[in-house]
Amino acid sequence: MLEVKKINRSFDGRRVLTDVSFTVESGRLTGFVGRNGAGKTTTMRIMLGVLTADSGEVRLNGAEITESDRRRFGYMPEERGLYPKMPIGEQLIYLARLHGLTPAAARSNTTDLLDKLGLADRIGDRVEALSLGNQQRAQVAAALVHDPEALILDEPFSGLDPLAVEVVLGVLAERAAAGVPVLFSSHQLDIVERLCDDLVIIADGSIRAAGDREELREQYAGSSYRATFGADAGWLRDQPGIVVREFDGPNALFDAESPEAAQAVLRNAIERGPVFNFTPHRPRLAEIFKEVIQ
Ligand SMILES: Nc1ncnc2c1ncn2[C@@H]1O[C@H](COP(=O)(O)OP(=O)(O)OP(=O)(O)O)[C@@H](O)[C@H]1O
Repeated sequence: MLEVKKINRSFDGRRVLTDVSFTVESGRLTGFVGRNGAGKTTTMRIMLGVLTADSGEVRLNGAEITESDRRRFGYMPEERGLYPKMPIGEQLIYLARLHGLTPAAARSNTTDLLDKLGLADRIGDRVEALSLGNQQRAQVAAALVHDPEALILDEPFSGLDPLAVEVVLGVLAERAAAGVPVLFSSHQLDIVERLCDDLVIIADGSIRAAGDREELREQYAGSSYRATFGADAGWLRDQPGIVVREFDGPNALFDAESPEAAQAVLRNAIERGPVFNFTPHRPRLAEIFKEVIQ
């Protein structure tokens, strides 16, 4: 488990991280989301030791993290770092050897990963000869080739087509299932929502929400309901204690000022005809995101 505890960081007197704290659990995929400039990359760099914090600490499995711990991390930096002119296979083997793997292990990890990432037949190609999406897959391979004990990936899904997203996700999920803590940043909220076990939302350098995805959805559920009736639900607009948020014939999404007001809607609806659906609405990540970053 990786813990970020009360990290503060300023650049030239301007505070960009304020008391940033969150946890990346072992064996779970944690998505890190926030608008441009919110502080994701700075936080990740501090976790990696590429940048120092002004105060606060990063802990691994309960102890303050050391340089040798960090050498066993896998990192995919924002500024991608492969050598354009070097063949991809050679480069991955080199990186694995730098991390202390034997030549045989370095070779077998390389071929295994390129195979899983759909790049097996490109092993001898130079990085610059790959399409951008394939370069991105190669970057993911570079972060994983030395069997890291923790993974920190800055935007690993940017620029990938939907099939490539699935391929990369499969590889990351496999590492998480093997017990590795995996943190990745992304602007693609739909992907994060689908893939992640846990979420961390940052805005203006402070954490606005963090934790289990479903628990967060529960927590931000508020008092909204989704309903599908047998006929047009226009009458809802005149129902006391209700604010209609979305309306489409028999379908409605509404906020109720109290549980009683919601139950009154249900009673009224049943008197009017069939009710096909009446459930508390759990917000999507995009809705939670909008709410917490304001
Ligand atoms: N080396 C630096 N010197 C000065 N300011 C910096 C430096 N690195 C980052 N910042 C500032 O810190 C803030 C946070 O930047 P950061 O790159 O961490 O955001 P981010 O959430 O990763 O954004 P994006 O989604 O655009 O990558 C920004 O205002 C940025 O301009």
